[in-house]
Amino acid sequence: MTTLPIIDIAPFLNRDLADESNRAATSAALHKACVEYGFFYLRIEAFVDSSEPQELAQLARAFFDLPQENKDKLALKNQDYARGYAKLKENVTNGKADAHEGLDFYRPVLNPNKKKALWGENQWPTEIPQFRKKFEIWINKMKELGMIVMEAMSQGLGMTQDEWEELRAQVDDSFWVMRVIGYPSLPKDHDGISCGAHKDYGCLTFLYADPTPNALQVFLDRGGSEKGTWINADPIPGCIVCNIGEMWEIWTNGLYRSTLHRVVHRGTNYRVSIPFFFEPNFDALVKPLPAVKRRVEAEESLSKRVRRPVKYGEFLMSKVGNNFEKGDASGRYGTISKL
Ligand SMILES: O=C(O)CCC(=O)C(=O)O
Ligand SMILES: [Fe+2]
Repeated sequence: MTTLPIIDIAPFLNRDLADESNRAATSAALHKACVEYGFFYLRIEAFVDSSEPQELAQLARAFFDLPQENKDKLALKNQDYARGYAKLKENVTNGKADAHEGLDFYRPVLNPNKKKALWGENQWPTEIPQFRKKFEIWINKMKELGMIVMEAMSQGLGMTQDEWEELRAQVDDSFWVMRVIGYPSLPKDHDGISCGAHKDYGCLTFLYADPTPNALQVFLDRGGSEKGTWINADPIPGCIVCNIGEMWEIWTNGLYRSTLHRVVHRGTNYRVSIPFFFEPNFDALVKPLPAVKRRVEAEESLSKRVRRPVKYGEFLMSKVGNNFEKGDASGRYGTISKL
């Protein structure tokens, strides 16, 4: 049974010279995981105490436990159809309603304007004391972690310091997204797919999920003739699940894979997950990296296909802006069909 690799980020949390070889091992492991799976576990216990996301999951539960009318007060339509609360089945993936409810937050913008796609204001629940404060602490930590993992990945790709600085300037003001998702138990006749198969859009997804087993599944297709298999990515204490989004496919001309995943929740409990999407800056021009070109030229076996550059904000608008025009939340952030 294949399981995803576990990679410890601890060596990148300090500048200790003695940790140089551990840093190289972490970077090499990230590189391998991104080529082979596009998914891995990131051990972050040296960075955050596990009680922190556990507390966030409790706050999330307290929100989802509120009467429906209280939750509906934060409806997406109050803002830009991207920020706020989407009730059960409001989100659609692959033409099918997802069996989850969720609360989405985006990087705040200067001069918010709810008549403009993605440019509204976040809607925080006021009934749950501490909700905003604790989640804002988490957002700051995940942004910091994003920069740390990006630097580690740049080393795994053999980038020079100048090249890393150029990449860093594309992600140092991340247009991040955080989703707080609740998955109720499903009726007996439901196929169990609570969130349809999709790839994530952007750069890095950091997922904290409660301990519910057999829920998140990752599609493994090793380029063979057979159809591929779904494997479980059950939570591991001290780790988050990390996957790479489509921007990494562009930066690496497809050397790194953005992998399909889905949620199948057949349990009787109410599952909570909190994905944080660490994305490029809104204005970033994402294009194949010189370090990847070097690698592709040096290695006969690598694909020579070159990806078209995209402006991250335009790419995102082309996905989410569509929901805005339709005035609905179908196929929101992260779950547009890619099949
Ligand atoms: O809830 C999960 O485990 C995954 C959610 C997800 O893949 C997403 O929101 O993009
Ligand atoms: Fe996802």
